[in-house]
Amino acid sequence: MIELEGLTKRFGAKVAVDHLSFQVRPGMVTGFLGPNGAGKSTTMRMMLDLDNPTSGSVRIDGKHYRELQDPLKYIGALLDAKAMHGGRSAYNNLLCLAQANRIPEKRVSEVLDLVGLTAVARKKSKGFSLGMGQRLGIASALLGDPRVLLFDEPVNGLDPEGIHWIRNLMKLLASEGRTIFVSSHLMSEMALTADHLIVIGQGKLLADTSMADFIHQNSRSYVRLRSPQQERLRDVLHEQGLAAIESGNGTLEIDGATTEQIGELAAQHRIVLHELSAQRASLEEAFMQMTAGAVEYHAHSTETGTSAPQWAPRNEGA
Ligand SMILES: Nc1ncnc2c1ncn2[C@@H]1O[C@H](COP(=O)(O)OP(=O)(O)OP(=O)(O)O)[C@@H](O)[C@H]1O
Repeated sequence: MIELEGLTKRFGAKVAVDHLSFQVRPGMVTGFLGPNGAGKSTTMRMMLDLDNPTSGSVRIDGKHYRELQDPLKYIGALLDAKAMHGGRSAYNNLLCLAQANRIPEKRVSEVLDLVGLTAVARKKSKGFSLGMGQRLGIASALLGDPRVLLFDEPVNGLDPEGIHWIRNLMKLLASEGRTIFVSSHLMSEMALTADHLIVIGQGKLLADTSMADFIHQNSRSYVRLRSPQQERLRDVLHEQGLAAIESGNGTLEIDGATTEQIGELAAQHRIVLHELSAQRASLEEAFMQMTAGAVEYHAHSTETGTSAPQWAPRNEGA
C-alpha cells in the first residue's frame, strides 16, 4: 500500500505537485495518468525519496521511506531504464545492487531468469537493445522481492511482444497481492492493464476510480445502427422520441437507448438491421475529456494550416 497525504512539491514558483492525497492499494494494477507535465514523475520520485516534498507525506506500507530498512525489499522501481552501468554485465549490475542492499546473490540469477535475460547475463548492458534494457531495469526493481512496485512509462519504445510481456508481468505481480503503480501515455495499453486509475492534471488529483467507472463517467455511450431502410427507421425512432444522428457511411448513432430496445423496436416494425452495436468511448477519449482543462501545452493550428503545430502555454492565449 502507498499512502499520500497532502503531498506537495514546488520548484520555485512552479507547483509541480499540489496537495495530492490518495492510496494505491495492493492486489491490483493502478494506472497513473496525466498530461505531459502533470507531475507524475515528480510524484513517483517523492515516493522513492529521490525528491523531498515541500509539504505532505508518502508512506510505504505504513512507513516513511527513510524508516525502511533495506528499502529495495519493500519498494522496487523502474524509473529510468538507462540508469544501469553500461560497462558492467547485466549480472554484475544486479550483483552490485544486491550486495549494497543485503540481498543474497542467488536472487540475481532468479530475477534474470524471471525477465528472460539469463542467456545474456554476462554481456555488457551497454550493448542491450531498448527492450533488453527495460527487462534489466525490471529485474533490478524485482531484486528485493518487494511488495510495492512503481513503473514509470515501462512500455515506452517496446515492440508488441515486449509490451505484452510487461502487461502480463504486472498482472501476475498484482495477483500475488503486490501493490503495482504504473504510469503510461499509451491509453490502449493502460485500458488492458490497469484495474484502477489515479488521474492528475497540473499537480492536482482529478480522479481516483476504477477503470470501468472512469470510462463510464467521462465518456458518451450510444448505439450504432445501419439499415437498408434508414428513412423508415428514423421515423420509427422519432416516434419513440429518439433522435438519430447521421455519422456517415449510412450509420446512425442514438443516445439514451439500449441495443435491446432498438432491436425490438426494429423487429416490431419489420425493419432490417445490418448493424446494431453498443458503443462506449475508449479510455483515450475519456482521458482527453477529463484532462482538457489541465493540459500544460496545447497545439494550435497555424494560419495556413499546413505547418507544424505551435506549442504554447495554456495561459498564454493557446
Ligand atoms: N527539477 C525541476 N525543476 C524545475 N521544474 C521541474 C523540475 N522537475 C519537474 N519540473 C516541472 O514540474 C512539472 C511536473 O513535471 P513532471 O516531470 O513530474 O511531469 P510528468 O507528469 O511526469 O510529465 P511527462 O508526462 O511529460 O513525463 C513540469 O511543469 C516540469 O517542468
